[in-house]
Amino acid sequence: MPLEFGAGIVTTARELPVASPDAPQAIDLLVIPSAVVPVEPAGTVLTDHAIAVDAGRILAILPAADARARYAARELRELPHHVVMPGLVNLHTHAAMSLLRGLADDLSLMDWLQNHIWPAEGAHVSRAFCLDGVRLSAAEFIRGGVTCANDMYFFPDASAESFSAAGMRAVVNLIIIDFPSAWAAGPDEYFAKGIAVHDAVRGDPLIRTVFAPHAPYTVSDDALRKARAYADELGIGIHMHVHETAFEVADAVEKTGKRPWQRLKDLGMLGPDFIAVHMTQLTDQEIAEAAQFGVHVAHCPESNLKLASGFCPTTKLLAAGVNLGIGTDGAASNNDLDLFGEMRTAALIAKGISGDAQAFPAAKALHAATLGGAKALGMDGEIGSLVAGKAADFIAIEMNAPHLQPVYNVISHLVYAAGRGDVSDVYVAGRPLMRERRLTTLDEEAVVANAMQWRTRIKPAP
Ligand SMILES: CSC[C@H]1O[C@@H](n2cnc3c(O)ncnc32)[C@H](O)[C@@H]1O
Ligand SMILES: [Zn+2]
Repeated sequence: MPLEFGAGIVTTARELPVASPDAPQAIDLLVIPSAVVPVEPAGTVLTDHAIAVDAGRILAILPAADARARYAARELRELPHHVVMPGLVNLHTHAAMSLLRGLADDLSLMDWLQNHIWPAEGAHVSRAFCLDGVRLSAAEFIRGGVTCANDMYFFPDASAESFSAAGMRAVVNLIIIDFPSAWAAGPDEYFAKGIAVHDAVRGDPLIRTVFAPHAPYTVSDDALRKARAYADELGIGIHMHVHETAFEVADAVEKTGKRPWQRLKDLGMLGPDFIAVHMTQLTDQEIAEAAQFGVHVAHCPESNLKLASGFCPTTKLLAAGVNLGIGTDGAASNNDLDLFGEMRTAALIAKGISGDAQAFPAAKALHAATLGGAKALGMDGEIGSLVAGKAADFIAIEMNAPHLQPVYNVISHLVYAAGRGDVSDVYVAGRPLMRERRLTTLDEEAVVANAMQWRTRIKPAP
């Protein structure tokens, strides 16, 4: 029996291009769910609608009866118990770090990084580590409805390879950091190898690049200026941890007399291609400047909570007009890659901090986890919402579980009641990566067995 959607749901029949009614048009895929949440226009829930997909793109979203008459689909997916929505965009992660999950917990950022994570990375990070770690994370992402990840880590070539093998969309980061690693010996090599990765993935429909100077406290002025210059030359963005903790800001003020934000501003780093991650320490003036520069903020509430880093002032940022996306950060600080959980935490924590139950409402959280992330990556013309012409990156959420019934408001359920375990199907560019909860591109058993082997090599610090 199809799902019953009660009152309070916005149902909008939309005028979208459809094929001639005379001759059924052959297409790749027709998906007929119980409801479609396209994310734009905001608040829309379409019942009795179908999504027509051809050549990896959304051809049309139209009333189901019309779709059945107009299209001859090579595959028909009837999903009478499901809501279909855009795939989630994880705006900030370190995918390979899933191999370090649980290595060091209950520590502040600098203790965690300097005494546990950086030593472990120094000893173990290699191309093989990154290939295996990203494959493990890709399996977790796909199971959790994430179709696109913005991934900051060493060996971006390996990251691109593993995301591609999984069929996911990814923005691999050309990392810049002042210390040597297995990936590069120093700034010149970080730039040279990063640009080589950019050249190698150019033309790949699913893989893009951004520059990623790690953080203000690990990247020199000279390297920051170069990152800005190369980003402009290559036409790609910049993604950076900024104002993650009060210590970061105080330490910079003590050493340089400037807050990191001011330094980034003075160096000409800020602009509409800049994604600032964390941003827990912001004055009202910095919030206004973030809006003026068109900077995007990657909000990582659970990593911020676990490392006790502080609270990103999302309510003020949204009110100022700053575009927000949501990230999990790495599994070594979160400790999962669950963007459904993160979306819920983002909505709840904003209310708790502001004392305003209307802060960060469900529709805004859903927007941040989809279209907001896509916009930050400069990909909102391609992904982030279900609109004719965009790529067919969508997920199906099974709604007939006890914790999801009855349904008064679909968007409320997606944010406050559903979880990643409710994701049943995941498509990227019209290709199924998970069908009825079975991964189609990854051998999950092999991926997990491989991850277990890393545990035998990596020893937590005493
Ligand atoms: C040079 S690749 C990325 C680099 O970032 C480290 N990292 C992971 N999580 C965080 C975080 O929350 N703040 C700062 N740095 C972080 C990771 O271990 C890699 O070394
Ligand atoms: Zn991070």
